[in-house]
Amino acid sequence: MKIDLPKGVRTFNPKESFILSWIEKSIEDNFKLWGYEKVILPLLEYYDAHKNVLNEEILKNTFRLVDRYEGETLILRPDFTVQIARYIASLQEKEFPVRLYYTGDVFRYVVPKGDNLYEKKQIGVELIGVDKIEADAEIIAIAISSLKKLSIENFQIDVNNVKIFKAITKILNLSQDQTKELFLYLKNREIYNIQAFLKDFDVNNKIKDFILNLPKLNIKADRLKELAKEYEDIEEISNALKELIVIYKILKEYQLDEYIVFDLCEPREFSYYTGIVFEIFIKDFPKIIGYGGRYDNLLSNYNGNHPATGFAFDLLAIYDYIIKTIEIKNEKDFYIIDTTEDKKLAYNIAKNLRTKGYTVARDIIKRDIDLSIDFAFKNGYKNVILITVENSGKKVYILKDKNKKEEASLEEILK
Ligand SMILES: N[C@@H](Cc1c[nH]c[nH+]1)C(=O)O
Repeated sequence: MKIDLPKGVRTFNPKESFILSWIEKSIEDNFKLWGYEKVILPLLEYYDAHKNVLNEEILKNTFRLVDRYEGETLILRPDFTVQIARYIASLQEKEFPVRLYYTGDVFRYVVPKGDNLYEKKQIGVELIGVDKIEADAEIIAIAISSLKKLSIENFQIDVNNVKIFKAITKILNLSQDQTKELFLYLKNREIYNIQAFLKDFDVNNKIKDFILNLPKLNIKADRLKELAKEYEDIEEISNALKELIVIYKILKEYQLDEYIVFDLCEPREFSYYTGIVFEIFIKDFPKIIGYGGRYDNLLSNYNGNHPATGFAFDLLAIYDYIIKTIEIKNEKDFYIIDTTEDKKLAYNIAKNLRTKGYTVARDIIKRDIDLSIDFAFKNGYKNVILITVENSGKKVYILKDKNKKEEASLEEILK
């Protein structure tokens, strides 16, 4: 019998789960502070509902199964954003703006190697019904404040606008295949390939220069302003740059501008994005910890036409960073070892302490007292309450470490 797990999934032991839940809860609490409400969405959806919306690559890698009763193909949720879009579109009554958050797993086939898992844990927000850039800024501000709540400070948000790439495909009049090709060159910053690609296009050098320079454009706001001026005559590009300037101004009002860098070459994986997009990095940490952006046309695929923006954190990426940098202790309060016949006193003390909000567990196992005491401290209990019989009466001791046993009265303990 196999008792191991398939590749691509992972168990978190109690200590790991404690840390993961702690991260999740801190972020969740912050989302609530911004007025976002939780939605719990199902893991299964119809394949048909999403097949025209998801990119080919993502669709190809969805986990599929056949519903025994309806015969329909179902998918394990590959993305929260499309699910939220379907959900909002399906509502009879809606009042905007809608502010929602979610936390859970998304499933996609990947090559299951190392920490590349089939099951990705995400926690994110979506703001539906507002097309203003202020909404995009709010999303970024929520991401930043969430990281600060986790005491993570050394992060950077790379902001881009997909309208820039869209403008380029339009100006160069690219076919679908050519669009994909250029997208990959830009994503991988392959300057020589971009150069070779552009050679045969009959467009002016100014445009070619702009495209060729994209991989190098990891810039602050001042340079962005210069660029918008330089490219004023190419309306679509300069408008896209101006949107970035607006979001920067708003984030400056939030006093969060120090975290913002513009990377005009950073495309996002999903094709539903229509405007400002971003990715979140921690300095000297190899994983992207969050991503998001505006997707104004996504809801129209599900019969609702509403602008929207949002983002999600990759919880496991944050987890990996936190376990390397911050010590989080899973401490518990009391461990009761009762060697007497009836356990009435132990139950009573435990009940009392629990009403006061303390964690209390009882030893239950029959073993040497010293072994029980060792077990308690090794497992994160801060106090041991030991109940014994002496001279045919019960005696209560409290231990704050394994060599310091002090007699205690009930009143003292319950205080
Ligand atoms: N669903 C996107 C992130 C996102 C949320 N909202 C907008 N974008 C992803 O997984 O990459």
